[in-house]
Amino acid sequence: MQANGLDERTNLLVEEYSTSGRLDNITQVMSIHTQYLESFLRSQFYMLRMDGPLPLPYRHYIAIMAAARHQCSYLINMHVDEFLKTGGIAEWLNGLEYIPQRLKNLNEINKLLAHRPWLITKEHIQKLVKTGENNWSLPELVHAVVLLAHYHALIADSLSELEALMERMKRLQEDKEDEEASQEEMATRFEKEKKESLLVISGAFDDEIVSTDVSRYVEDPGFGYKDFARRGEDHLPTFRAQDYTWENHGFSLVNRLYSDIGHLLDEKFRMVYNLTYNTMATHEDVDTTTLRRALFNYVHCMYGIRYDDYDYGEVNQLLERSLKVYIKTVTCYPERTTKRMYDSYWRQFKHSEKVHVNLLLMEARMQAELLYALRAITRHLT
Ligand SMILES: CC(C)C[C@H](N)C(=O)O
Repeated sequence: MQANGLDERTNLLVEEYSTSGRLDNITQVMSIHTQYLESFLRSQFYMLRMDGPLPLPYRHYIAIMAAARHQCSYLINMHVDEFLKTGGIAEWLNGLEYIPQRLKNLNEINKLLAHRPWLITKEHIQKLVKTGENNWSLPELVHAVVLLAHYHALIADSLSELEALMERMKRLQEDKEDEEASQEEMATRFEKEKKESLLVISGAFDDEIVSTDVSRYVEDPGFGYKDFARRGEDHLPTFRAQDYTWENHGFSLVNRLYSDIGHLLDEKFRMVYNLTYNTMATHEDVDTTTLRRALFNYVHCMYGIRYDDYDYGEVNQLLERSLKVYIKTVTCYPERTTKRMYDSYWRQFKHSEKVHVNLLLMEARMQAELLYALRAITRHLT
């Protein structure tokens, strides 16, 4: 690593350590990508520690509830600590039965957001904002939703084909100039990819044993990303991205209700989307746009989100099966991720490049959750 790259990294870590009093594993792993880490920490700091609609202990309790959905005891312990430090009531840590009704009311949206955000409707929003003394104001609700999405996405616990892959990327870039698929053909390709993504089976099955340290914060623990394949169903509704985009709709709504968070998230999404070192393992000066875009769009595809102008045939050509299994696991069932899965794809790539993949997956998922929640809030308002 270059000397000034190292300096920058050290400075950032020192700063984070002195403002939050710790350097968690996640920050350390992310520090390989300094620019990204900076924008990640900025938005996290804002939602956890700066002035905002929700009181500090609430924020940490919400982080706990989010982390518990994916059984991440690491994040839970961290926020239990912070919850107490910021003046939270210790009794709440006995579990969901001990918290105020108002906070309890978040269980439903936490669950849907985490596993099946496409089921969120304006009725869910209405229920939260219109329940008399236990109601949530819209700014509070947006703050809560942002925290939930942030912590759902963060929970990825673990830590050739190369030439062929690069060849396919090159071909795709060239082909694009001369071949234009029809609208119907493009739509079919998305549906095909979406349907197949439902059939990708992730790691273990759900008879995992969950400790009470975690389960006390979870309502309806059996609720997960819907395994369409196992139930012989294949219907995941399609969300047309151009009808409700982050740039044109989500961003301004979130910014209006919880000032500045829109900018911070927007910067983070852009940062990760555009992040590139123009490398592929040992090769330099490679344009990796198609590959990075395929990773991002594949996550949205698993959540039913479709971009009209994107050809999902590219996903099919660039992402091999073991990578798809990894993506699905990290995105939908992060608690099942294993080191073995992480090692099984892209064997020739550098560790930092695989961390890069994880950052893309994480931000794509966070954005997908937010799109569904914000669309429901917009519908509630109109
Ligand atoms: C995810 C990786 C393939 C990204 C690549 N190393 C780049 O710098 O663009």
